[in-house]
Amino acid sequence: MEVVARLDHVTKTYGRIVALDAVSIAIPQGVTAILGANGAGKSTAIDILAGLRRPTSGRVEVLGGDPASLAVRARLGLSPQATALPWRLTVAETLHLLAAHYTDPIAPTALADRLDLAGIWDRRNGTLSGGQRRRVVLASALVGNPDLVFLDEPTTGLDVESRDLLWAAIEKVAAEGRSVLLTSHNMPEVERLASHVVVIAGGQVSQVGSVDEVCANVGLHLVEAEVPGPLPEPVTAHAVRIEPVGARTRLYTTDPDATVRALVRHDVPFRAIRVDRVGLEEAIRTAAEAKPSHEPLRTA
Ligand SMILES: Nc1ncnc2c1ncn2[C@@H]1O[C@H](COP(=O)(O)OP(=O)(O)OP(=O)(O)O)[C@@H](O)[C@H]1O
Repeated sequence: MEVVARLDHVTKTYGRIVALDAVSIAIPQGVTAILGANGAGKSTAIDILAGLRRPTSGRVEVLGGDPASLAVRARLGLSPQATALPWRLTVAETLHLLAAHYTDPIAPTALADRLDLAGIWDRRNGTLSGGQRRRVVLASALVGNPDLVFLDEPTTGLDVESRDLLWAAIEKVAAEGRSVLLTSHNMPEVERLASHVVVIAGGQVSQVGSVDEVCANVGLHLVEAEVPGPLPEPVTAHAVRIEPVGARTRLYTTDPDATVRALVRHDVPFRAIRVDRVGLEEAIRTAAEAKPSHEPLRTA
């Protein structure tokens, strides 16, 4: 596994708040998502990896060097959560200005095609909608032809069309062999884009692995079907959670075979049954509930 970035026993404190507590992570080549509740420490981890903040203690290595060094920063692209684009510049001026800072930039016009910027090319940034601004921010992160791109909640608040356009652009970035490190609270987005996940809880790493590993590690399967009325006890015996979803019922079960067998044996007239691995959202929620010992954010 090629590692593109690494935190080694990194602690970051803001006054008495311990935002990251001796965190060690190796970010592999590809698309990795850093997940966790609000305030878990995701943006702090990204900022440190992007060279925007220094850790209080511990070691950071990105693309084989120090992310604060010019040599490494020239190979990074950054799309932070809150970005102040120069208000009075047009989209074209912004991208040409940024491109001029790099030795081997992507042509701004190529980014215009990829991110559907033609219609807003001569508009001032200050007049753009939220979705249009996001596209310009992503273009700004890519214009330097980076090897590693940081995307902090890239599609929060976007409509479906804008989100799909950004997803396609991010997939293209990954297909070109660039690595991407993103944060998101949207699990379908993470399942679509990321191959690896790092889950942070209370400033510490609680889970790490491929999306499939994290989903499998929780030891649960989903059995979903249309069933009439309450289910007999043998059907629910292996279920750790039962959720009605419209006309359907979801059983999160430790033994999907036994659950389906019980439906048949007890003559429950089910329709349109689906047996699947649990999704990332359920896997992370279940793992968090199984480990209530996750320390809340501590203060120094
Ligand atoms: N500049 C700062 N000064 C003081 N405290 C900070 C600062 N930045 C972050 N924190 C605190 O550090 C902790 C981690 O914050 P961080 O922004 O890294 O979390 P996050 O996981 O990115 O959250 P969110 O999902 O809400 O964006 C929080 O308790 C936050 O209040």
